[in-house]
Amino acid sequence: MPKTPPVSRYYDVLRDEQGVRFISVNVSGLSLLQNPLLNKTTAFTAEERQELGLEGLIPPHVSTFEDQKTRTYMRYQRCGTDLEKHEYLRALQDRNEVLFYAVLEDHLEEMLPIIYTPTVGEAVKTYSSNYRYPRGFTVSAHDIGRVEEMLENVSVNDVRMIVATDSSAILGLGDQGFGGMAISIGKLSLYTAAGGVGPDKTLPVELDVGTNRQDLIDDPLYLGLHEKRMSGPEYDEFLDAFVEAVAYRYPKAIIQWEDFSRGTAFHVLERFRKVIPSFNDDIQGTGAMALAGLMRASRIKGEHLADQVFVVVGAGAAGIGVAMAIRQGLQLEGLTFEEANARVFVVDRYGLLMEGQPDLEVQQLSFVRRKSDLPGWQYAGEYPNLHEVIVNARATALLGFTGVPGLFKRADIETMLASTARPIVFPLSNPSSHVEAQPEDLIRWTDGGAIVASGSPFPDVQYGDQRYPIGQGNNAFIFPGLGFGAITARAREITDNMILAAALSLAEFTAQCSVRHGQDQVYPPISELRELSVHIAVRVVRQAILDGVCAERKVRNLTDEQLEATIRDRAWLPNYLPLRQSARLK
Ligand SMILES: NC(=O)c1ccc[n+]([C@@H]2O[C@H](COP(=O)([O-])OP(=O)(O)OC[C@H]3O[C@@H](n4cnc5c(N)ncnc54)[C@H](O)[C@@H]3O)[C@@H](O)[C@H]2O)c1
Ligand SMILES: O=C(O)C[C@H](O)C(=O)O
Ligand SMILES: [Mn+2]
Repeated sequence: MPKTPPVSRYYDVLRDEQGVRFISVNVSGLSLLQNPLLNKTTAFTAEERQELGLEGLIPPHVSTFEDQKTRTYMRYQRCGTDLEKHEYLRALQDRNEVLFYAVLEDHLEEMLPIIYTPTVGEAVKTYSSNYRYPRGFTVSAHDIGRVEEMLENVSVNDVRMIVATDSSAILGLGDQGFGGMAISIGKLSLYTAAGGVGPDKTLPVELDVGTNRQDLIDDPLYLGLHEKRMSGPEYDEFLDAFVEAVAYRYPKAIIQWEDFSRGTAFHVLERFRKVIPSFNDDIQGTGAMALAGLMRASRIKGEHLADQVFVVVGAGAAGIGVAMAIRQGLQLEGLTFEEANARVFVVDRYGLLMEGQPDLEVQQLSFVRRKSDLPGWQYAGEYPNLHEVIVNARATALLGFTGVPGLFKRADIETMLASTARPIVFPLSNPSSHVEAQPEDLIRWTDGGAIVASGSPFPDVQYGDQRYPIGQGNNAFIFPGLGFGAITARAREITDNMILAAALSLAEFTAQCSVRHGQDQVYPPISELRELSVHIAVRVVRQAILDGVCAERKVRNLTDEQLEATIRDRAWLPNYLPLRQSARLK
């Protein structure tokens, strides 16, 4: 009897007497072909076909893996639109995960915008109308007493990484109801493709607490609960039940909270971060990503972080997370908390966050200014608006997390040129249609001076006789490595230091990348995502050990080199393993 339960209800991964890994399956025929974690479609060998009851169910020619990849990619290229490409890849993922990841890894740069931002935004919006095949776990407000029982229906037994959303603020698209499931799926695809987490160790989750979108509630084809969102103590109770059930069924799992609106994001993070290893991607992942990019941008200017004056626009989950990370980065350079705070200005829909403003939330309070904090400031209304903040603060770095397209105006950017020849401008809202400024405009308005990064991918900008690469400032540079590191350490908690270690690691990796490519970079190219994640994972494990939260004894005494080798060794790669009938089926 094996000590640990099988990886899945339908199969287990074992080693034979020669030490060769194989998958022992207890399903056959069509049931096997319909399991995307087992299916090899046309690549099943003659022996497998015979042993597993597949003869007659698939075409007679046995394809090589290479031929399968070629066929798949050719078919992909025939899709007319990006959403069709997304749907094609998602269907492939639901049919044959190994092939999906193999093709994705071969074409990561081309396909990332298809499975992730911006196209995933379209997939979210059309989730109900395009629904085809089940994936992940969904639990609704009506199931509160039954989460544990329902989780038993999930066939895999050793989930390590969960991405869960309540869909209240999906990208910059707002409340998307049940469609948010597409984001959980997309993020986890990156955990596998860029982080090396096995697909059978991941679980996308939609926490369906209802929607406040009347158009969805009125749409008979909408697949989520046709009810207003639950809130208050009821909402907490629902999440408590979810977390408790996860901890019971998957004691080694880490939860990434994704796209919770500002009203719940901080509350949920704090409520659970010591209960179950968990982090909020929009607050912490984005904070780490932005800090790394700002460190790099300052360095490119030949300056320090502490030489900049920061304006963060959008005081939601991402904006406040980033403002906090910047403050932390400034403190690392030796500034006191007060000095650091004085260099960060946070603007929301009413203007600069100021005392007496309506709807201020707890996490915003440390950024709130009093009139007396702003001596000599000139502004027309009750609170300084974005432009007035840029002028009065003499901003040198401007970051957008509002989801409001075109919010940064030419006059804002030109004003920054009075304080610096090289303004740092990061319009980081997703998807592309919600970006605060077009990178091309930013380059033009500053005559090539601006250092620009955007949240979704944008092409290089050609201006004059120069090409300006636009870095993609996306938390995808953080979460796969952070998650894999935390899994490897079996971290009991995701500490702030671990997040900071990920940020510093990203900045360091990008600096090395710039040297290798002979060009200043704010973020690495997507093609280096996998390598970056290894780099981050090593630092995260090291920090988990230092912070006393590393439960995995095997990694505690390793050198950095050994740790790196362990991480590389444990990373899942998209290769077929031989399938054999389990003794149970025989
Ligand atoms: N690049 C990345 O990696 C990354 C990561 C996380 C979030 N984001 C993007 O950031 C945006 C916000 O996400 P979030 O999760 O923080 O959402 P959120 O709903 O928590 O916050 C959005 C904030 O923007 C404010 N806002 C709206 N209109 C504004 C305006 N005209 N001026 C100033 N403030 C305004 C809102 O009041 C709110 O506080 C989204 O577009 C999201 O895609 C990007
Ligand atoms: O999903 C992304 O592309 C990044 C981020 O988490 C967001 O909400 O925009
Ligand atoms: Mn997000």
